[in-house]
Amino acid sequence: MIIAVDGPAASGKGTIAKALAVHFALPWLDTGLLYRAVGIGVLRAGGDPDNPNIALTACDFPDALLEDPALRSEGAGAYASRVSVHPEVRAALIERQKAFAAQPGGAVLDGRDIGTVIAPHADAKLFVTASPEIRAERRYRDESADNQDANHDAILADIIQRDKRDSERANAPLKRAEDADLLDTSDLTISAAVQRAIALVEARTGKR
Ligand SMILES: Nc1ncnc2c1ncn2[C@@H]1O[C@H](COP(=O)(O)OP(=O)(O)O)[C@@H](O)[C@H]1O
Ligand SMILES: Nc1ccn([C@@H]2O[C@H](COP(=O)(O)OP(=O)(O)O)[C@@H](O)[C@H]2O)c(=O)n1
Repeated sequence: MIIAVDGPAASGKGTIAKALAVHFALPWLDTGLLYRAVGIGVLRAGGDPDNPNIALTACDFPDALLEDPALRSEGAGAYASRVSVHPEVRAALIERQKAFAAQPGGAVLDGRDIGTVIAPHADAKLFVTASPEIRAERRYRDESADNQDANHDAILADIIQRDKRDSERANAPLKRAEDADLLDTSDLTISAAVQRAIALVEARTGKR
């Protein structure tokens, strides 16, 4: 069984995807980490993320980079969003994601284009959303835990800009697949959001 979970920044898709993976005993891939690794590579090399050739060079990163806590920052997210616009970068990362989805038994993947490009034939698709203000509040809480300079308004502005860039790009934009179930987590606790996600997947697949 393949489960595709897409949605904008801090909507809760990673939390939900991870919980679905545990519930249905499936492996999980956070595809955003791949784009974040490319973004961090460009950032650390002092390169221009809007230059496709420079971004492409950073696609050949060591797996250990995926464990780097620096990937989690909103700054890395912004760079990821800029490098992910380039078709060259998306092409370099696509096979790894498709192979993960195609493994025997299935998988859970979360990102922006899982239900539309990586696994259009997924058995269940969720499009997870929440209001920009609530998403910024969640990210601010995460960032302020280890960064005293975290700035709520800057994070909100960044999230709005990232939503716009991700939704408007020509290649694999962030959008709800026609057959995806919408899950708005704005007014849901984590536990309620996870329960709702499990119920939606059960309804689509008949699997428990
Ligand atoms: N329904 C929810 N209510 C409150 N906080 C949530 C909810 N879902 C996720 N969070 C928290 O918001 C932050 C971002 O969630 P995450 O799942 O990483 O989002 P995404 O993968 O969409 O960026 C995390 O700190 C997470 O614990
Ligand atoms: N499947 C994916 C996943 C992420 N991305 C890009 O990578 C950035 C970071 O993704 P992420 O999922 O780690 O970000 P958050 O939603 O966790 O903030 C996004 O803003 C997208 O631009 C993408 O283009 N396609």
